[in-house]
Amino acid sequence: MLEVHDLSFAYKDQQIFQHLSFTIQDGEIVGLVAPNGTGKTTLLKLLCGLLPTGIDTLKLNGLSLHAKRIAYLKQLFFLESSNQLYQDLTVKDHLTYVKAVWHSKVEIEPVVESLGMVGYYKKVIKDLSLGMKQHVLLAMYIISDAQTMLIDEPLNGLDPTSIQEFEEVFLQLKAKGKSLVISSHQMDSVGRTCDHVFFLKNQTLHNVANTGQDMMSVYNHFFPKAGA
Ligand SMILES: Nc1ncnc2c1ncn2[C@@H]1O[C@H](COP(=O)(O)OP(=O)(O)OP(=O)(O)O)[C@@H](O)[C@H]1O
Repeated sequence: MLEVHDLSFAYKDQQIFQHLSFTIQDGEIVGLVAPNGTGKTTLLKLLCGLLPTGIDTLKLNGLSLHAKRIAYLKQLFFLESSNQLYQDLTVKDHLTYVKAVWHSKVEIEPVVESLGMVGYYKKVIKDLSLGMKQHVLLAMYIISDAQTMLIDEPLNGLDPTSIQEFEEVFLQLKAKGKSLVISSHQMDSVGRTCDHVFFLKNQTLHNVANTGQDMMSVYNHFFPKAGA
């Protein structure tokens, strides 16, 4: 369980969040939704200690980020984007590295096969398309076997079949008890996969349970078009 208590953050004089508090249970998928530049990536970075937070702000399964930083981070996987993959290393290198560092028991080959990555498993990252790199990122998440996964716009650049595959993977991870926080602009996908959606607005967070409602309408409620 991820517990966030009274989280505030500003970049110099730009306040991004004020007094956020929320909990994410094991086996829950939470969507992070907001217009460009609101703070989705910033929130993910805060949750994994890449940006500073208060002493008692973050706890993962009872472990405080401040008091038990290494133990906290071992339970979590986050890679901001496929731009951060090593250009001159292969897909295999990345997956082998993650398996070793996270001491994971997840076998690499079945993941590569199930995600349709066999054809480019031995290629270097710089020779892959955006969609292929998104697959590499997802494979890294699966192989990490981390309890909590923070995933930033995973569906960017994916074809419709791949979007369906990714959604299936998210639901499989949820069924294994993983917690996923997924930032996304794709409201139909958010509606199909998320248990809760955090709409970020005015430096705070509106927690909406997914009861099967049309998430695009909820989005328009929080973020009406100019002149509407
Ligand atoms: N390192 C930084 N230094 C200063 N300001 C930053 C920094 N990173 C982000 N910002 C600002 O913080 C705000 C939130 O940015 P963030 O990247 O978290 O938004 P986002 O919701 O993820 O956007 P997008 O949907 O476009 O990816 C923006 O106004 C951005 O300019």
